[in-house]
Amino acid sequence: MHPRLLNFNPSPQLMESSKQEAAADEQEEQAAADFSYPPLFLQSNTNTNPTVPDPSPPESNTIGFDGGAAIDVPVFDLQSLDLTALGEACRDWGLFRLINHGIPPLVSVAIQGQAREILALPFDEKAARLTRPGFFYFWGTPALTLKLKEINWLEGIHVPLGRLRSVGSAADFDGFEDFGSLVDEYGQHMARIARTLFNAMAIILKLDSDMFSSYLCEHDGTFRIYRYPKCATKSDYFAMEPHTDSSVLSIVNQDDVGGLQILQNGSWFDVKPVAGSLIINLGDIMQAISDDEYKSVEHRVIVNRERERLSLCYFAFPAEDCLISSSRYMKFTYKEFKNQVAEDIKASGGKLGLKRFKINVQDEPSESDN
Ligand SMILES: O=C(O)CCC(=O)C(=O)O
Ligand SMILES: [Fe+2]
Repeated sequence: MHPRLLNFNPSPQLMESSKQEAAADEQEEQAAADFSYPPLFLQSNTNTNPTVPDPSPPESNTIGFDGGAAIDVPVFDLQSLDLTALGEACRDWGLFRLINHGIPPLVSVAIQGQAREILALPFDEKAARLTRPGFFYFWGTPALTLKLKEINWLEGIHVPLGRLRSVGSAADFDGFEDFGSLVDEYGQHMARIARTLFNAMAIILKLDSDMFSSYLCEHDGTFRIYRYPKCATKSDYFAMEPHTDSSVLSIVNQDDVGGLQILQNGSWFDVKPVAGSLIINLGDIMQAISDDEYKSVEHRVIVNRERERLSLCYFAFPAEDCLISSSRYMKFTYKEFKNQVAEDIKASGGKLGLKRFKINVQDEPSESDN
């Protein structure tokens, strides 16, 4: 140590002023702290509360904050779908960008604005208020009531759209009276887009006409608003861990922050936000319906140190009792699939998905085995 420091004897005034500085620092930190965050996330961003234990980080993942290389995904215009190119994108990517989708920009902006306000309410308040018949609050896991093995750095509002419609104004809550009708309006656009895209895919796949309706219940889809909090001190968490969706198809409307990645040929790539466009990804049910011709793409969301991210996501499913029948999978109803996914998450903290139903599963390497 430097000899001057060895002899250093701070004066009482100096000690007092450094105490004041420390108190000011703490105040600043508290002010920067966002008390709308679930306490665990708040701690990561401020480190002021040592009594809250660190969540255990994912076992073998040091994923870092940095994005991967960006990838240009295929782009489709909903007003003039090119069926040949669409079939190729579903087969080679399982994901594409959609433009000219007809959602009035003001509807998206209004939902995003209100969602930000709702999610910015103090944690306890929003958790207590978002238990209306139509809206449910969740954090730490996108599987709603099921605990994943690892914490996912997210929170959000879960809306079963069919239920929202049936409860009507009972879903309204103070200060956000038109939120329910906005979500309903957005949901109608989602249903229209999902139906248009699914019909196009069904034509390409030459599905029987009765499958057009039973394989997609677009008005009973699920809508989720995700807020991905900043994650200042931890780089070893996923905002949402790698997964495939259980849907027929999913529609993601992301803000300008970025963080969504897809697995393509064994590497992870950023799917950059492009204002006004939507990301469509195919889910497990579409892969089964297409007999593995189309792919349920593996994707994830990485955390961001400086900026929160907001995304509006819609998931379309078949009717619960709809029998999915194909040559590569055992016959299963959508309800059986859903229950099996829930059972697997309960037992192991993770989803096994389609593998559970595959005939001769050992012959087929999955993309994540690469
Ligand atoms: O927020 C996103 O961009 C993706 C969300 C997602 O993958 C999901 O909810 O399954
Ligand atoms: Fe997903």
